Amino acid sequence: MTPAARVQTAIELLDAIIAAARGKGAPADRILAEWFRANRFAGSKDRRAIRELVYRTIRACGPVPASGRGAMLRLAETDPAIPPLFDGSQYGPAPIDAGEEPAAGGVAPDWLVERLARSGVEGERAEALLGRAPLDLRVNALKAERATLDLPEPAEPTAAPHGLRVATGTAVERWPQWADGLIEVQDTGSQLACLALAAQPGETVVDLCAGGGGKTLALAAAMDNQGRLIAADTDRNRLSRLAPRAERAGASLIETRLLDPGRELEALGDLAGLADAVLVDAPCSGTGTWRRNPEARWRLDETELARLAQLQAHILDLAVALLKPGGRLVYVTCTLLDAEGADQFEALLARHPQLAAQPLALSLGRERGQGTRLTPLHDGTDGFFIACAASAC
Ligand SMILES: C[S@@+](CC[C@H](N)C(=O)[O-])C[C@H]1O[C@@H](n2cnc3c(N)ncnc32)[C@H](O)[C@@H]1O
Repeated sequence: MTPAARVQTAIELLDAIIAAARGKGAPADRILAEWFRANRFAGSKDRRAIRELVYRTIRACGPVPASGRGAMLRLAETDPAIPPLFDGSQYGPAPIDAGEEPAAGGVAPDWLVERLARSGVEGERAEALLGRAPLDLRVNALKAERATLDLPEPAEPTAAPHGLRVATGTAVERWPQWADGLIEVQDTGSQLACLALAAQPGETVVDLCAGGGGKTLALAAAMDNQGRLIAADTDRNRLSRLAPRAERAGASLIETRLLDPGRELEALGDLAGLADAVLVDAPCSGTGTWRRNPEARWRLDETELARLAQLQAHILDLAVALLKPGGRLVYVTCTLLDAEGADQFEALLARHPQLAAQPLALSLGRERGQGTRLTPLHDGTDGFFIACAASAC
């Protein structure tokens, strides 16, 4: 493909991504993957260049752009290599009209920029939400040790005790160490969130929003495969990804429970009042993961945010029902909005006077409300709010 044809293709893909964001359709990654599958004439260099163009353009636009072309014109303002490619060639974009307006730049839609600012995230702290994410690994302590693990490419230790950082884009899934379950891909912030639970061998631990089990596997390693570890989620698809991952990791103690939304306790009733520790890695707006999903900024609105906050409170109340006297609960969200973090945790403590906030001794992060916040700018991790509460004995 010519460079101009790549730009035109990126514009068309951006149109599809914008429409999907407005209609809560497929995420950008899936739209790209489907296009690449259906258009085999695009070779690997074309695919890489188109993907890069699409993501750079998404990052360059704050509010949802009106069109892919307007979005690309925004990127063209900062990259002098792009305007000459609007050359009217056979597969390239039409020349730029004198009066054509580029889409607006910025960090996010205005309402969201304002919500972030109210949560203490503005200026370079906000801009860093759109930086490039590093590629972090967790060494699986059930099978290997960070100090002695041999990997095909250089890896630097991170602030998490089992964490390593490798060059972004490294195809670690092709490494034998990945296939053999010696390593997992996991952001350092996620690793620290698991450590906050301080899960011990022999305990009964519930991962209440386990999803595909990223954090469950870290908990299994912390528990050295001893005790009970229950991975629960309402999403059958996500939960079904856990079994093969657990097998690869040698994590043999995990039980899974599929939950019915709104009737979760039906599948968890036998655990009520019995859990030593519950991890609530709640569904959230994901503002802390924009580095990986920058178009998520365009999917969020006030109604969705309010729905998420309500769901988080509901799941936290479920977690409290599972705790035994003296048990502990860790609340994690990968967002920097206080409504889903510090304020949500504050409200939990107010609803349940038997709970008391516990200090966290994490190797990264800064205090936010009664918890800890990790940010891409200060910590080099995804953005997280993490807080721990213990129930009275
Ligand atoms: C942030 S994701 C969890 C990610 C996962 N812990 C990991 O580390 O990969 C939040 C999860 O909460 C789940 N969820 C949504 N509503 C729920 C509910 N009512 N009870 C339990 N889980 C729920 C979603 O299906 C989603 O998998």
